[in-house]
Amino acid sequence: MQSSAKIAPSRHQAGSDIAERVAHLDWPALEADLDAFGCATTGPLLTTAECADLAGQYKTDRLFRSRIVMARHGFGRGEYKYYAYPLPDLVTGLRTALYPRLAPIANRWDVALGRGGDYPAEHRRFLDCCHAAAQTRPTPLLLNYGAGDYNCLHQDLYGDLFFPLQVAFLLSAPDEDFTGGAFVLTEQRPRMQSRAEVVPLVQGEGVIFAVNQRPVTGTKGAYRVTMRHGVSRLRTGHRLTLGIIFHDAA
Ligand SMILES: O=C(O)CCC(=O)C(=O)O
Ligand SMILES: [Fe+2]
Repeated sequence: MQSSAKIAPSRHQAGSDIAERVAHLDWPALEADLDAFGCATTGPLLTTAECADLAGQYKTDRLFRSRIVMARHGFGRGEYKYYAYPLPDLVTGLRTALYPRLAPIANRWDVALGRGGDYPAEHRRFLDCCHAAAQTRPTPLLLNYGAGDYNCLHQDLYGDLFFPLQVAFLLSAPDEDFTGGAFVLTEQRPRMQSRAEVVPLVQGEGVIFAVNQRPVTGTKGAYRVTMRHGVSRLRTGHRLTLGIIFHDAA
């Protein structure tokens, strides 16, 4: 009794406080970067304590629905675990607070790519669409890399229905906890050579990026580029990431 009474208020605060922090981000600047580069960084958004808490969850198997050893699938080297529902409050808080900021950008991109642009304004409604399309399994995940590990370039698509932006938070401290292990994006442009972007992150910082395609305005109108993301080889140490994907999986 006593311990649950103590835990409940702090859990509640975790969710509402993160909403406030997300609201205070410079959204016009983030949107401009997303349009220009297909990615944008939040600056440190999670506290060191929150990063440690999330990273510490990796060993608690009951919080997760599955564990993927990347080398077994040709995905790279290292491992990750998908959270089970109910998600930890901070993970739900991030999904809920980030989604409505990104939905207008997603809709604008969708229209520019010649599609409907009908992502709902609230994450709960979008999840209803996923669940109605038999995509019911949660996709937020923790990724865990040691020295020599890496994550091959990929796209996190888990069914026909997807939200075109996702966010990854670095939970470890670069240079202190690990070296190497850069977050990398590539952009494949029609009839042109691919472009790479390395995104330096500090502990607790998020990178918002395009899941699969984004519109680019060229001299002859908008064209679509295909994006992939991954992580370069860790040279030393240990690196954990929280991945916030907004669509659920089939
Ligand atoms: O570990 C990383 O930075 C990459 C994370 C990732 O692939 C994801 O969040 O989908
Ligand atoms: Fe990913």
